[in-house]
Amino acid sequence: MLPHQNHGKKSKVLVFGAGNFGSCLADHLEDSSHSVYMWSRSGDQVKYFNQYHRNPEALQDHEFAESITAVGPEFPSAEMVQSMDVLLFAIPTEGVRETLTALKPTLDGGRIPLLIFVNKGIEIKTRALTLEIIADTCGPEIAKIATFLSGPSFAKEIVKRQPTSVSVVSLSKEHAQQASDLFHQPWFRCYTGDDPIGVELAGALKNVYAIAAGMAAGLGFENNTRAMLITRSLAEMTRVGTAYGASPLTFLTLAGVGDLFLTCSSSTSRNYTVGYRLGKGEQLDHIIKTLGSVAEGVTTTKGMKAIVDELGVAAPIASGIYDVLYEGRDAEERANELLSLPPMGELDLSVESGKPAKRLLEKLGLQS
Ligand SMILES: NC(=O)c1ccc[n+]([C@@H]2O[C@H](COP(=O)([O-])OP(=O)(O)OC[C@H]3O[C@@H](n4cnc5c(N)ncnc54)[C@H](O)[C@@H]3O)[C@@H](O)[C@H]2O)c1
Ligand SMILES: O=P(O)(O)OC[C@H](O)CO
Repeated sequence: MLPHQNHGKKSKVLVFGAGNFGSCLADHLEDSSHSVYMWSRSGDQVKYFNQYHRNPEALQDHEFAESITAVGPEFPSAEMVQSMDVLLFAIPTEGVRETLTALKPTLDGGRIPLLIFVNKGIEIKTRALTLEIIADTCGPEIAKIATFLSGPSFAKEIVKRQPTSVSVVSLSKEHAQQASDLFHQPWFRCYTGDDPIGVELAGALKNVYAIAAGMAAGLGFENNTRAMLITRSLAEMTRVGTAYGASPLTFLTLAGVGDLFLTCSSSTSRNYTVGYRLGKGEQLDHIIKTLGSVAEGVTTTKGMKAIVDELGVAAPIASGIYDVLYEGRDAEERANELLSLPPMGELDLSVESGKPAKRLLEKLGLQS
């Protein structure tokens, strides 16, 4: 294990979401001597956490520091929110709009804390990225300074202080740097950047490809096939992202290929596990009910399909996953169809106009 290191200013942090990643990051930040509060919608979970310093719903083997305080189930008050330096959101994408709508009145007229988002998904109903959800609920000025942390980062390994590196991005370089400084530890390194659209798309899309990789393993395909699938998934996510208006280089970062590689090659990934169990013949409803935590790829597949159809981009792997999850197609049959497609040019990148990103940047009042 690497040595503990305190780095920079000590902050007061409120984490929204007390699941695997929220409690993991609460633990990580407490270890850097920040003052950490964690909000949960479950009164029972709050009581249990504060009494036993264990999370009954996630990372059950881990003992948390006594100084982390769980709060809830009531939504944090304006007074509490205003006393924070940092608000960290570790809730599934489908819950972000609701949470930010409740939060907005507590921010009005006050100082805006540093906002950090770690969810990886696309909202089903609107196909929105989180950047757009923030603009819709809190306004473009807040969206422009929001920060996003993404990359190969299993909560289960971070609590064991396994060396981990992630991308931390924002449209505001200064805010990306602040978020990076907050998390910095010798075992946890942050690489900053300014393509939140690309980073968000990469984090969301890799979940769909992790389902594909798990499904391939469940169907009995071995290493050669997985390597092919990861490589073609990288090409596909880059094609979709470029057509959306993101930088193609973002897909070569930790948030892109780094996270894709991680989740497509490990059964620790919930998305991989969903795919594996589908490949073994289990029903999706049953898998979701028994998984115990969120697999964002399941909902993101719907949003991604809509985006891909709108852009007219070739995304055969993601379309195959959509057919199995939502069109009742047999996994093995659909996999064999994919394998019999004629190969396309290996580095075919779309030269589409990047309209969705332009629309979003216009909403934020920025020239694209
Ligand atoms: N677990 C990981 O290793 C990991 C790593 C990186 C990123 N992420 C991302 O972080 C996000 C959260 O993942 P997780 O693993 O913590 O999931 P989880 O299922 O373990 O926990 C989710 C938490 O959010 C809460 N929640 C759900 N809906 C909510 C809503 N509408 N309002 C408020 N709270 C709500 C749940 O009660 C729970 O406390 C996901 O987008 C995931 O992709 C997870
Ligand atoms: O367990 P998964 O599939 O949600 O993956 C968790 C993280 O996104 C890994 O970086």
